Amino acid sequence: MTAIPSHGLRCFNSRPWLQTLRRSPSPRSFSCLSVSLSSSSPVEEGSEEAPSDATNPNDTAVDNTNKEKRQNASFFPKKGQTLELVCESLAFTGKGLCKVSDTGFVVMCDRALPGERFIGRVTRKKKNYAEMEFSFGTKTWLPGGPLQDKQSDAAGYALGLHVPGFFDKFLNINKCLLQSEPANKVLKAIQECWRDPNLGLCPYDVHSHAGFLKHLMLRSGRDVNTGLPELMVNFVTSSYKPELLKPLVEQILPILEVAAPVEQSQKGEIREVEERDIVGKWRKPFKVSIVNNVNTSVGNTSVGEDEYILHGKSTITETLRGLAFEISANSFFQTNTRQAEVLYGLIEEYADLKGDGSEIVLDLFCGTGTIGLTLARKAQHVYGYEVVPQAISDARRNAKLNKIHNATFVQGDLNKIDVNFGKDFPKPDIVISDPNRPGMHMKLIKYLLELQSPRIIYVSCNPATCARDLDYLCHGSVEHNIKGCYKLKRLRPVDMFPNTPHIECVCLLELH
Ligand SMILES: C[S@@+](CC[C@H](N)C(=O)[O-])C[C@H]1O[C@@H](n2cnc3c(N)ncnc32)[C@H](O)[C@@H]1O
Repeated sequence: MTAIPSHGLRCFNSRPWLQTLRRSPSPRSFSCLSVSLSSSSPVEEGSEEAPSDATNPNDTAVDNTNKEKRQNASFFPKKGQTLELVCESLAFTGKGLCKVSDTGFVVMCDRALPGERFIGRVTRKKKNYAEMEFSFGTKTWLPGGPLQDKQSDAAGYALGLHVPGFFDKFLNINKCLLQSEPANKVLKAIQECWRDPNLGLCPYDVHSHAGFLKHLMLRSGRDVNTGLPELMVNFVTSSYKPELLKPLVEQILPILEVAAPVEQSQKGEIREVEERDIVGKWRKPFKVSIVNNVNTSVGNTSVGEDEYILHGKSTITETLRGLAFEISANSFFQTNTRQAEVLYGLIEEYADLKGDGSEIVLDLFCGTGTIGLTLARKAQHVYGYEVVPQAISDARRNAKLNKIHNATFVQGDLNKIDVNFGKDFPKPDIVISDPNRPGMHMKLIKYLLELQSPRIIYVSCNPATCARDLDYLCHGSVEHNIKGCYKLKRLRPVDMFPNTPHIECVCLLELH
């Protein structure tokens, strides 16, 4: 049975402001909390993984009962279902960790407080979005509801962030405090013009799948030679219509021009700094890349099937731990460069390579090769694996750019590895695994347990899947027929996302 804390249950009605905020229709006569149901399972339904429940592992009787219930389909609440829930504690990001009263199934609820018992309705299964990325939407959303009811009214179009937990509601954003100044200038310039009916631009409607503009991605970097900022603007659209984007490009470029600075010549004359483009306008030597990724799918992803360059080049540059990295629009790169230095420094410390060039490093989920290339200076060879082809091209180019010849990068899906995986490289002395939020697939966990590399460094931006995967590697799982063989030696969080509830963790595991 789920324990109900004795310090009193607060009736949901005792917080009338919640009713106002949540506005969820009451399924019965009581007010109802709109529940976001979040399974911590990393993989899609129907795959090898089952959603984990967080019942107390010491409570065997409860565990057995729950196992039986789990085999019953009704154990997994459905969308729209009403549930009696008890909030037991606060979890990551401040959500309430609640349990369904009769089954113990774990549900994460926004704004539920420990000790509260309430009736909730399952409104969605939470999906992960890529953030810091702005989306175009047909309806601006305010906490009280949509700003405009008429879908066709351009004044109500939104360019901003998803309302947390909703794929089809958007908060209009004019300035983002996490973005650089040039990126905010671009955002402002686009906000000022894109709704102009004369431009014929329509946001993509996630329900009807009509419309053109899907996402706007802004990425800031730094020129390795001059140290000056670089900016990449990526318009993700549903089709290729460069003529529609041209007015936006023309709007962006002038705002990044600045008044010519002056300098004093040796003779004491004050003169303008000579930095002119072909039409004679002075430009700050500030590189801007504007690209268009065309994504024809109905999904919410911002990765394009085809990419077109509208201005400048297809990559921006960033420097990390003394190495230069060229990054394409579709490749992952850490969003916080200053803290990425700290993160990679910590990985290097945990890796503790001898430095005699004798050790093999396997860099799983390598992205543009950042971690592997940082370690390559002390290793015999680095092997990197990554699913995004552009990221692999970037990693290979970055190895050349930094004159690193002992690194091999291979494109492949680590969720789909088979028995041949690992035959192309020698047994690694150390494995780095840096998956995205869903964590590692059971196939990869099984591979690592069989491989028995002496050390694994697990880097994670999602404490829930990090804890799950570490548990598999250290303690195994009867359900998955795996035996753990690692011990967690060190773990340190790094604040990669200041002013947000997100956290990155670096974990060192050693063989027993
Ligand atoms: C958190 S990022 C880490 C990238 C890199 N280690 C870094 O620090 O820049 C995770 C990376 O895993 C890649 N990825 C996601 N799913 C994958 C899969 N199934 N197989 C291989 N790579 C995957 C993503 O494209 C992304 O580059």
